[in-house]
Amino acid sequence: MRYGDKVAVDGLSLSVERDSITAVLGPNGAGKTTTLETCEGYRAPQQGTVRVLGLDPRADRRALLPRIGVMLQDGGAWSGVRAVEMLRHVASLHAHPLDVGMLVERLGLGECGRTPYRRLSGGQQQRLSLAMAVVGRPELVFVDEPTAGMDPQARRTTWALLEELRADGVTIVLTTHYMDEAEQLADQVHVIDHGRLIASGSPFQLTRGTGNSTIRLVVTEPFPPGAPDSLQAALGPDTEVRPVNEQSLMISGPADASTLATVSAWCQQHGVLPESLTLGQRTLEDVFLQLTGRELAT
Ligand SMILES: Nc1ncnc2c1ncn2[C@@H]1O[C@H](COP(=O)(O)OP(=O)(O)OP(=O)(O)O)[C@@H](O)[C@H]1O
Repeated sequence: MRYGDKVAVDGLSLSVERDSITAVLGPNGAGKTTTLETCEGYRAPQQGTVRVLGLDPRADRRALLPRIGVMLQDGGAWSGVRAVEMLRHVASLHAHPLDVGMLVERLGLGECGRTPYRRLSGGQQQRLSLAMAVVGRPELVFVDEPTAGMDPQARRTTWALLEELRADGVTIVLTTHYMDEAEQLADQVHVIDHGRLIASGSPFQLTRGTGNSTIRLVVTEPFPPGAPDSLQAALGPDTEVRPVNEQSLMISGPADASTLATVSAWCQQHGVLPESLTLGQRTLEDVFLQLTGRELAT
């Protein structure tokens, strides 16, 4: 998919299992929204093929629409309509909607039910949009950045609802640039960057499947020139050293006593004072950093 000369989605190939939560994870501008909009039928693919529940999202739109739910990034409700009225209206368009009162309760929208959409906070608008996407009991829901701008409690509420929907047999495809969201929720993660797929797997496969761990070294002053290469040479080929920023490095590989001893000795030899040396399982953030050399910062 291109916008003028800009390639937004570049030969992306991925599939989604039924009854699962799939996260399309990537930084801003990676092509997540374009991918979702193509699956939702809002954009025609300029090349390639999209099938949703076995149907063509554009040619079979009428057949598909009652079976899918879409949560748009910018809401999708009329600005003057009260939150609960909007949800009741959307529910009335479906043959077998979920109970509106239950959804309002589940998503903590009770207190703002009579508030016009435009006066809701960003997080409340997000939760209403999610409710609108799922109230029709879709088989498949596309949710674009479901918890962007939400406070921690609203995020947990939203995650819990998405997990309940999956347990009820709803297939969920979500985009996110929050690693913790993907790790917490997703059965399958597709990591994309610059419109390309750079890794796929369960969070477990992506973070722990290799058996490797991660050591993060943060130092009190910027590293001397050439530090990553020199530490890499000291550690040998079984580990991979990646600069994170001028005072932080990530080391992937066997996190054993010998690696830690080598890192400490290297710090001593180079007059570098560690501020922290943390050992842990790889996170999706580490995976992204390892694959791209960049942090998945938002
Ligand atoms: N309508 C448009 N016209 C021109 N360029 C666009 C348009 N929509 C998206 N782009 C560009 O295409 C690329 C992919 O955008 P897209 O919105 O799909 O990414 P994203 O991963 O969803 O990003 P975000 O997390 O910021 O929503 C970006 O470089 C973006 O600037």
